[in-house]
Amino acid sequence: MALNAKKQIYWRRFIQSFRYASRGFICAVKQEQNMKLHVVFAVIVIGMAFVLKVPLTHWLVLIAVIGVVFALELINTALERTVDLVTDEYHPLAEQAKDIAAAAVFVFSIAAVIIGMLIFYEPLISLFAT
Ligand SMILES: Nc1ncnc2c1ncn2[C@@H]1O[C@H](COP(=O)(O)OP(=O)(O)OP(=O)(O)O)[C@@H](O)[C@H]1O
Repeated sequence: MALNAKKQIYWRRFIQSFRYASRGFICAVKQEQNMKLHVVFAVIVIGMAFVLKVPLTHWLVLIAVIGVVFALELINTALERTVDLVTDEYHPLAEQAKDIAAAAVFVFSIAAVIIGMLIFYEPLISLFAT
């Protein structure tokens, strides 16, 4: 196969997987209450970072934290769907699988709140002190 044709197939696959991933993200935001909340919090946090002019290193931490929260919620949602596909009846393992996946989001969300407080504490204090 010609090199150009190979490159075309590679790019088509890349664009296709990007389209599938975007579809998954939009589906999760539309159907999951928690995902909507994460988006709202992310917008608030990004807005605060702009207004309070946090340094670049803090921007990097905030972006990483927002990314991980989104990724964990997406994985949690995918796991919920998979469990529902396997069984719609009560099963202790289904219960544990869903509870543990939800706990992963919860644990990191607590860490995210603490990181947010540590980053915004000083700039907020100086904003209100002026
Ligand atoms: N098949 C099942 N067997 C046993 N327990 C289940 C089962 N499905 C759900 N559960 C229990 O109910 C809880 C809520 O499950 P559900 O699928 O409604 O998720 P959720 O957290 O409400 O997510 P969402 O409403 O965002 O889809 C789970 O964490 C689990 O404890």
